[in-house]
Amino acid sequence: MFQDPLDPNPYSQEYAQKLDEQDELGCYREQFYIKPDSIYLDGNSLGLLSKRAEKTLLEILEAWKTQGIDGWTQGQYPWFYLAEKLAAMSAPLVGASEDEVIVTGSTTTNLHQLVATFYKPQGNRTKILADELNFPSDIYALQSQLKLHGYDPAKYLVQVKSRDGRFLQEEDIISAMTDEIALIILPTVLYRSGQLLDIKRLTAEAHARGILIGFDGCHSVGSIPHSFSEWDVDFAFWCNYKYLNSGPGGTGSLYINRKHFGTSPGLAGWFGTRKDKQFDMEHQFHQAETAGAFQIGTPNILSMAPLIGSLELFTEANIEKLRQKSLHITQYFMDLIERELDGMGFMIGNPREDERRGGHISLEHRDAARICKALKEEQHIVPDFRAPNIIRLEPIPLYTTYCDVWETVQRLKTVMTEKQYEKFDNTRDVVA
Ligand SMILES: Cc1ncc(COP(=O)(O)O)c(C=O)c1O
Ligand SMILES: Nc1c(O)cccc1C(=O)C[C@H](N)C(=O)O
Repeated sequence: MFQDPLDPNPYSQEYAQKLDEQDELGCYREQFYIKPDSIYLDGNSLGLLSKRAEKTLLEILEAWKTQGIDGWTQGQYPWFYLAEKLAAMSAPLVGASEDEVIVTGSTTTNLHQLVATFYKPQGNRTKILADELNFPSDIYALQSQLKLHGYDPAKYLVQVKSRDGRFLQEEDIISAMTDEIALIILPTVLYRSGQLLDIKRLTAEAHARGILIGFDGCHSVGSIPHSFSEWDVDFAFWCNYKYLNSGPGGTGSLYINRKHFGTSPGLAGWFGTRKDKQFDMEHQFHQAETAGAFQIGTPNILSMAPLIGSLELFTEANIEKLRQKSLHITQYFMDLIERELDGMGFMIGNPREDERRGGHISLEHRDAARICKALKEEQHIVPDFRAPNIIRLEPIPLYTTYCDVWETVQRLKTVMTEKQYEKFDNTRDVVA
């Protein structure tokens, strides 16, 4: 716990208030719609709506209302260039130049596009390397891509094992980079345990063995600064509806290292062509010379509109500062949990070192599912549950206060001491 020499009790509510007073990002909270009397700790599954995101969505609706088809080229945000405009705004979050990013598709469809593009089995190099802890959608996508090539996923998808069910060891991943591997897909941050992988090291090791490597950045983009270009990552893909608060099902994004510009997209479509050629309507594909080449069809403009306002907030707040607060407030959270919930069966299942953890706390408990239900129903706190035993708690630097965190730990203590969780089944809800 960070000690303030003037305050002997860093576990007090007054101390939390003091931290809030000193928080230079505190001004952003009023930008968000937060249900009164509730504490929202699920921004790593669905980020909350901001007034800025609402405004840009309404502006785009207005353009549709008043301009019809001309909205593609006129108005404040001409739709024809919106994917590129949003890419330019997102590029600093991933450490890329603006032409290396494009806002398009969804996480899973972008992964399909990238594997269709970069998985080129040749000779002995036929396998894809992933891990056994990644989000299921990624694994389904990889399995189906292998099947499209006529390969049995049981043999050709190599999934690095976790030694403890929580974390991956970089050494184990590196040992699995054999001369049979054609492509590697890994998460930046693991969705359950919140482990942040060493992206730079893994990329260098993959390249030293002649293997291409791409990352799923769903649980890090908007939470952690990245240097994809400097680290020489080949490609990456992520969603914008978690940390980036673009709304349910909001359009995803992808990054293509500029050394791959000109590689033919595995799945081509007319929005992947050069903008000046697109409406020539030729049957010859004039590929865009940017990451834009990996778009397929018409962008879903209404699902991109909130991201304009949302990214403005990130530009103003600065991702380095957001990460600093995230590390600080999660450390504070862990310290309070250890002190206040000692002996109640909890175990912190995320890495402790700053350089190895993402933005969420992964709190394990054998009654996790019903503790989550009690937190929500009895205490108006929104966490999420991930099977078999994880309570994910995510303080979002733009809108979570230190007092929220302090209050959460107190209410969690009440759930346990008053056995409120016993009113519920220890099974997950439909959308957990
Ligand atoms: C790590 C990760 N990969 C993939 C997905 C799937 O994303 P989508 O449903 O937007 O394709 C998610 C979230 O749902 C995720 O957290
Ligand atoms: N994509 C989601 C959805 O469509 C419904 C509910 C939650 C989600 C999520 O994004 C879950 C998230 N990927 C996770 O880390 O578990």
